[in-house]
Amino acid sequence: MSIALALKRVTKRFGGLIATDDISVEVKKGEIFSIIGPNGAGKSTLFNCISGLYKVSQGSVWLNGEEITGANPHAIARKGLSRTFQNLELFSKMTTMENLMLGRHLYMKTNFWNLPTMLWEKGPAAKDEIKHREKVEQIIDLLDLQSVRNRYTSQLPYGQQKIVELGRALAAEPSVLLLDEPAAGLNLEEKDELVFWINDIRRLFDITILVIEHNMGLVTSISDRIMALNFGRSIVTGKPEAVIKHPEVVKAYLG
Ligand SMILES: Nc1ncnc2c1ncn2[C@@H]1O[C@H](COP(=O)(O)OP(=O)(O)OP(=O)(O)O)[C@@H](O)[C@H]1O
Repeated sequence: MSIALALKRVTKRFGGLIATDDISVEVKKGEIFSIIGPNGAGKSTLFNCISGLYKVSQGSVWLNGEEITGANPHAIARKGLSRTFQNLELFSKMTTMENLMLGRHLYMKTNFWNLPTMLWEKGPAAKDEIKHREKVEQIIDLLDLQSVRNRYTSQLPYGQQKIVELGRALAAEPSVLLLDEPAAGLNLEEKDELVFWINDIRRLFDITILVIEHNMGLVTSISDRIMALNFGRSIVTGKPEAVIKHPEVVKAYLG
């Protein structure tokens, strides 16, 4: 069994506040692993510690067996970690296609901003771009974004914007994908679609997925395992049925 992501005694303090407190966990390759907990429990902080946006105060983070503690977000992304954000982080004045191409920038030899001109050249830069476009086309097909490929993302319904953000994260061909509240703001139909995409992504790609999510129905239907946090501490980690029945989890949510 190989481990895609390991947290070893990760603690993050903000002044006197302990946002995540001594968290250890090993997420297996190919697993869908969710993190639940009430507002302020430390879920996003943990994602930020993994992706390098925050430096951990104590402990270490390991990606595919390599320590990434203290590395910057760009370096961690290049090692195979990709994420979406709680609040959409799309470029609204760009089209779906352009936003997805941004997901490829890690691999590009040329500067993204030069890309439009590359189309008219016959050199290696143009070939490079064709390769990246092919990858993006696969994602457009997979996530059913054909009809909106040339639309500005700001003109799309919120649910579709979330799917574009998911596509951009996938375009980077991550080995580990972090999804921060992917279902927030989605209607019932869009939530069902999201479950479908997440299962499809897992089936088609060799990928490990971590999800922060408040929607219990969604979490229990997609997750192999769940970790519940409260006040920065891990209460329990295990199979969905066991975690949602755990007395401290029930208390944390009802309280
Ligand atoms: N940059 C920061 N500076 C100071 N305090 C922070 C910072 N980021 C998070 N915190 C604090 O850390 C604690 C955990 O916050 P975090 O956002 O990780 O919780 P969460 O479980 O993701 O909550 P939510 O479900 O509301 O998104 C909170 O008390 C929050 O105010």
